[in-house]
Amino acid sequence: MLLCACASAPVQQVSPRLFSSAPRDYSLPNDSWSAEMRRLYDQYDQEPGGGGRWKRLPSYNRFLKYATAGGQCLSRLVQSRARLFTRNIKEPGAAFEYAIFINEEEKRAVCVFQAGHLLEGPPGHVHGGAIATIIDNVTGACATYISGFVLTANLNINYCSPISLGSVVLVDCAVDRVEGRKTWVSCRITSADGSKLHTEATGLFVSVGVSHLFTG
Ligand SMILES: CCCCCCCCCC(=O)SCCNC(=O)CCNC(=O)[C@H](O)C(C)(C)COP(=O)(O)OP(=O)(O)OC[C@H]1O[C@@H](n2cnc3c(N)ncnc32)[C@H](O)[C@@H]1OP(=O)(O)O
Repeated sequence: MLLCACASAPVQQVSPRLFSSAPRDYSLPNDSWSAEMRRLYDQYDQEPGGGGRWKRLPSYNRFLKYATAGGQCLSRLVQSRARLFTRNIKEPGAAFEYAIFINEEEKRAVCVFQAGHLLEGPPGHVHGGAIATIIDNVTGACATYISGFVLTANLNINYCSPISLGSVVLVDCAVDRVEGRKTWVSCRITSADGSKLHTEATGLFVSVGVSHLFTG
């Protein structure tokens, strides 16, 4: 970023983040990511900004980060202290590190997920509720992308093998069918190389109007 206080002052080169009010995009790589996490991310982020098959979803700490009403940010008007469950810990690598990629043509979403040490359930392994959370998030994003605003009506999960803390896994979802307001999504979590099945799930999402999101 180039800053120039007045015409006669020297132009100063500063860090882009120093004076930037742009919200942090949590889906971008950071130093906590392992080489495996970065490799998988790069694999799906083949053509950033281009016409590639996979499109990375930016991820902020509020779902309604940019939505406005009457010129005001909804994220400031509605429960201003609220934070998205998966993005409420600032320390990189401590909890949910993930990036979601959408393939609209195939109605699929994949998520590269590195589980941090704050997600412990059984010793050294990821809590089942944290696994359910990432599944809800990725299947929900997949359903939202295809069907618009939805809420999770039903989630069924089979935990097949534990996920080690710090490991990187792939969350692979697909929309199976859409009927009226209902969207069914299936999901598998595997090891990064696909050889080990950790979790299988199915979810039903029901389309709702925006007002239902606020009033329930
Ligand atoms: C891009 C980033 C995206 C990030 C994604 C984040 C994902 C996070 C998603 C969530 O965590 S959402 C929070 C958890 N979910 C909720 O709090 C939802 C609470 N439940 C509700 O608000 C309502 O029950 C619901 C909107 C799901 C449905 O109520 P409605 O009154 O709108 O619908 P209705 O009851 O008429 O049902 C519509 C259809 O769905 C069916 N249905 C509803 N709930 C069902 C259920 N639980 N099981 C099976 N079918 C169900 C229902 O039978 C019916 O089928 P038919 O059209 O064939 O008659």
